[in-house]
Amino acid sequence: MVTVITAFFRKMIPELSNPSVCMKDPQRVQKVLQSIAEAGANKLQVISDFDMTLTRFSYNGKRCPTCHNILDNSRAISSECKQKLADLLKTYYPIEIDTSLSVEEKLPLMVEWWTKAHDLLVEQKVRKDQLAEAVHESEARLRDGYEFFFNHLHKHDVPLLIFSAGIGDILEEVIRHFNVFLSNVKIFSNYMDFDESGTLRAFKGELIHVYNKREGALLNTGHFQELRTRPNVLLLGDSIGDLNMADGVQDMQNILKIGFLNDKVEERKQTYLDSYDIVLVKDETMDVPNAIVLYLTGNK
Ligand SMILES: Nc1ccn([C@@H]2O[C@H](COP(=O)(O)O)[C@@H](O)[C@H]2O)c(=O)n1
Repeated sequence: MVTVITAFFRKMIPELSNPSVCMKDPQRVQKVLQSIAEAGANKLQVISDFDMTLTRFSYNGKRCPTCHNILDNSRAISSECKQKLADLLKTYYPIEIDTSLSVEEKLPLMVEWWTKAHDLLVEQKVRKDQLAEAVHESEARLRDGYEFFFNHLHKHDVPLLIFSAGIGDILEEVIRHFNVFLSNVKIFSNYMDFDESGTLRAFKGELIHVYNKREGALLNTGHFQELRTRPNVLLLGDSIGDLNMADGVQDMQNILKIGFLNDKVEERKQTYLDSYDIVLVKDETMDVPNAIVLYLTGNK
């Protein structure tokens, strides 16, 4: 597919001509970008997935870990349990990204994966104080250019909701580690429940997996109510399930969806082009989202 780059993009957001960028409907992208920019930064909210969206998919040819993998591969987990968690990943990740299965078919299998993995983590009696060490010793990396993304949204008081099916406690450690857990950041995720001695005993609340983010969004109406004066949304994801992260937004006027296509590119490209406004193919950077947030905040 050849994306026709308009004069507007060339002048206003040259990064949209990067080789990683694909768009099915560049005219729509231009129209939405202009509407959001005209309304101003105080009408904008950003909703982003975490694993493989704000974090890198690979580095030096090696897969980077998700929140779950950071803990799975850490010293807090026995080698026997590590093997069981790796077997689960090997079984269920191909299902998560399989284009021949419908979301309805994947749903029970995703619940099964998350439930089995969380039960194993509870059995390991993980301690709260082991989480920071797990993150520090891991290969977790935010995408290149993350500093600008977080700091720029903070500078303009644009709320950033990180909506993750990962583990919230680990996610928080990662963004703290990279010094970007700023006051405009809010997180919806799976949080651990520790007993009084600091030992993991369960996971709190309703399970969030990749394909039930709509339910997660609708359970958090309070957050979206607080942001009701911000009807314009920039959404960042890497999965088809991430498209539902904005389902709780009230009186939405404009939404621009950016999708990172990291894996199984050829099989999934058409689905991503049909679902996301901008698709970034095997792009490990925040260059395009950064150029867009800069444009949306009046290049200030
Ligand atoms: N046991 C598990 C369960 C899930 N994953 C991966 O985590 C990702 C979910 O997090 P998001 O921030 O992207 O919502 C998901 O893509 C799974 O592949 C895992 O690694 N281990």
